[in-house]
Amino acid sequence: MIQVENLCKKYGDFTAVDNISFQVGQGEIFAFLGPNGAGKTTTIKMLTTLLKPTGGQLRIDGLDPSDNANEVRKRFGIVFQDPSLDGDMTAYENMELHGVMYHVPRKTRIARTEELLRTFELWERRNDQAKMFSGGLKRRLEIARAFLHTPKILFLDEPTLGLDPQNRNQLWSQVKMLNKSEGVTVFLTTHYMDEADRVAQRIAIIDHGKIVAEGTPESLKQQTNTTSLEDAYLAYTGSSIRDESANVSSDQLRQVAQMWSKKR
Ligand SMILES: Nc1ncnc2c1ncn2[C@@H]1O[C@H](COP(=O)(O)OP(=O)(O)OP(=O)(O)O)[C@@H](O)[C@H]1O
Repeated sequence: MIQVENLCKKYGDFTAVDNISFQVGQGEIFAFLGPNGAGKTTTIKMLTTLLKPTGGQLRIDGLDPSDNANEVRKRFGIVFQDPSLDGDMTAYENMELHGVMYHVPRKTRIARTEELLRTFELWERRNDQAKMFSGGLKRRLEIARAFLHTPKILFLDEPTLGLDPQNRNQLWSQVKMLNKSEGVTVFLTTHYMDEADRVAQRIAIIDHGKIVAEGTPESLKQQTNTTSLEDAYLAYTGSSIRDESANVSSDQLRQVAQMWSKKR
């Protein structure tokens, strides 16, 4: 369903995604893991037509996103790290708008909206404005909405960020259920290793733009002689902190230092 070969993305001189290759089969739940700044979001943006690669090959359901952006967009649903609901609209209206944008026929739209709002336990709240919802409800509504046009692939970029364990658990149960019932392929990122271990059938770990490991959760543990995915992940990526903001602030400090040294 997803084929990636020697994919690269450079921002100026900086290589954010460095010659990565992997495949995700139809109906598979695939976790793409890595430290902050490793290149996960950049990869998702290339897979979802939001960014053009600087090198390599991409196929989504056999189509190249660069040549068939609209056809590719119909085939996936996406939930980003940042909320994207219209807070002034009700849960139902948010679903409706998405259905209209994706040209879902009216009858199907109505039936599917009810089905998904019930699945995600939002039906009783359908007439409430999204801005009244808790973080967990908002996230559930975003995922329900992403399923509305019956996508073949669901991209979830850190969907459980900021949610409590109950909401995280429920969200993954619902995603797994829809993966089974609709056969949707799921491509997810998360920093919670316990979630990846429970939900994903296969995992790729990216670090500094390169894939450093790929396999089932069990095989990654075996290869690193560890008993938890978190330990396996640390064995592959090391335990040093990738603090992007620290780089930014040290750059800023350097600039301020240069400014003062010029004045003297
Ligand atoms: N528009 C941009 N211009 C320059 N550099 C960028 C741009 N977008 C991302 N980067 C850099 O590319 C690298 C990869 O970023 P990306 O957002 O893909 O990481 P990530 O793995 O999703 O991280 P996180 O877990 O923090 O979300 C980072 O070093 C980031 O600073």
